[in-house]
Amino acid sequence: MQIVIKIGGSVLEHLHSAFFQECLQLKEKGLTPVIVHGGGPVISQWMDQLGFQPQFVDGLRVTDEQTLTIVEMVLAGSVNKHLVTKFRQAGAKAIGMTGIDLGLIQVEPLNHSLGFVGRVTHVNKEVIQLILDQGWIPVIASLGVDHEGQHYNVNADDVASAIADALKAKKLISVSNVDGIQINDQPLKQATADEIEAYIRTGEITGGMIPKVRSGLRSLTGSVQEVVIVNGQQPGCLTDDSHGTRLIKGEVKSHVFISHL
Ligand SMILES: Nc1ncnc2c1ncn2[C@@H]1O[C@H](COP(=O)(O)OP(=O)(O)O)[C@@H](O)[C@H]1O
Ligand SMILES: CC(=O)N[C@@H](CCC(=O)OP(=O)(O)O)C(=O)O
Repeated sequence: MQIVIKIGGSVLEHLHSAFFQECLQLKEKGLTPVIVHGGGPVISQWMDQLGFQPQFVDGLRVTDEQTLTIVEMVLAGSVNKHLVTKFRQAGAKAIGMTGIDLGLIQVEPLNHSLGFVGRVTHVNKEVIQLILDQGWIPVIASLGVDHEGQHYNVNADDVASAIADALKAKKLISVSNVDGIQINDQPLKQATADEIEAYIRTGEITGGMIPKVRSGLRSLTGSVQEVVIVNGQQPGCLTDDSHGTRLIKGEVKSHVFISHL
């Protein structure tokens, strides 16, 4: 059984010291990790340094040609290789790639007003399967390619959920810098689609949390059984089921906070 672990740019530099070992320990539970990563804050830092102003709509970066070049340099060049090294230092046979390599992530434009931002239309899951068959761990940067060879910037949570869906993964864990969804400064233990849409409407879920929760819910409508948002700064975030916010399909008591359980 596969488990897709998405590592957010928000937490890249702050992952707890045993994080990469914990990823490998999942194999002992019969879960084979597939890693997807973003790097939003690093992209924004480089844009600032190069004199460009990052712009977002509902947590998605408006991506013109120059922005796309920076996104590719940061995700494929810098962040991907940083993570591959971390996994290798933990003893994993990690291989870095992007959604462009071997046409792994096929996309079409999400919305022309966002520029080169892709919506995933197809995942060439055979590519991932070949890597897993070697006993290697794929570390995938969130870029995609269309049928004409044009490259696109894709939100990393969208890539993770599309891969989880294509692989029929058991679980998707989105690793971020917060203890899951916070409402009134309290972490939610679980949240349904209806509750999440209401929190987005009232402005209690904003920014990068919007694509994260929406893509997570989307993969639950497929064959993924479990979607959890956890804080990568906390030891046990991958191995201990009590961490973070679990997204669920069905109805639950609303406003179930961790501290109230
Ligand atoms: N209700 C919420 N609960 C938790 N975080 C939220 C919420 N609304 C917005 N956020 C923001 O979403 C961020 C996580 O999304 P993002 O910055 O894209 O992270 P990542 O790089 O890990 O994908 C949090 O750091 C927080 O600032
Ligand atoms: C279209 C879009 O917004 N793409 C993201 C890709 C990186 C990403 O998703 O990074 P996080 O995981 O850190 O959020 C971006 O440009 O920031």
